[in-house]
Amino acid sequence: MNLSTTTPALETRGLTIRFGGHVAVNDVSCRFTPGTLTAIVGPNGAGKTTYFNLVSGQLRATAGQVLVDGQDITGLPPSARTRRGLGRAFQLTNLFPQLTALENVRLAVQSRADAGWSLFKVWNSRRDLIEKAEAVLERVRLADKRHVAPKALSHGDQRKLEVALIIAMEPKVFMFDEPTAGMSVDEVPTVLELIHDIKQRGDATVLLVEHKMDVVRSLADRIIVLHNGTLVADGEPAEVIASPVVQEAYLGLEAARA
Ligand SMILES: Nc1ncnc2c1ncn2[C@@H]1O[C@H](COP(=O)(O)OP(=O)(O)OP(=O)(O)O)[C@@H](O)[C@H]1O
Repeated sequence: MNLSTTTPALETRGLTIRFGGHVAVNDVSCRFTPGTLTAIVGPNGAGKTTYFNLVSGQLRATAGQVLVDGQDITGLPPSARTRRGLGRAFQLTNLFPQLTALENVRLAVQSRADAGWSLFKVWNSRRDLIEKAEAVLERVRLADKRHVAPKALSHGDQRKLEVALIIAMEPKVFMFDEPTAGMSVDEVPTVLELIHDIKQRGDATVLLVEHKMDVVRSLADRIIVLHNGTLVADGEPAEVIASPVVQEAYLGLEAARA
């Protein structure tokens, strides 16, 4: 397949943001193709989360563009970007704490239905919405917790619920920022399997910010490396991990910390 002729699901061109004199993301141009899971790595403060915030619209770029399916969405607010197919894993603060896990997922399913084919109101019957939400909870292995409020869930189950919400919204581009952060060792595999499953089904484009190199190795088709806001490496995992710039900029620091 000639990737250069495939319209990327997501592209950034010269994406830049300055905070005062500090350039947190510096001229990052990158294309993300459907069916590919790209890990974004780099040391603390490299600009990974800021890059995500620029893509999802939480931050406005100082310069550069964000394109979804070839269309410029740089001027759009986060909600409009979501409707164009950008899905960023929710943080718990985005959930309705007084509602159950099932009701939260149902709202996510409904938002997708409302944004989708207005001619087909099939999902707008309450039963259909609930059935779909239940299927999503089943998929993330939270079916038995469907009547529990998010704040009463364990930390690991809360992260699974975040994955359920993004699955329910059926985005073209899935964005995960350290999805296993703070999880216990035995909870990590479930979330990794879920992300692997998202990648295997259909032609989702997945972006994953992740510090743990074993997670990156097991999931990524491609790694890009940010360092001081600049994209310094981009390629197949084995090649990128072995490159001197990564050994020095990232893995070297990890080794030094260990
Ligand atoms: N709103 C802001 N105002 C000022 N500086 C900011 C702001 N957001 C981020 N920065 C700075 O931008 C740089 C990049 O931060 P960012 O959080 O994107 O790094 P990161 O690669 O995600 O780091 P980590 O791995 O620690 O999460 C840091 O120097 C940070 O202090």
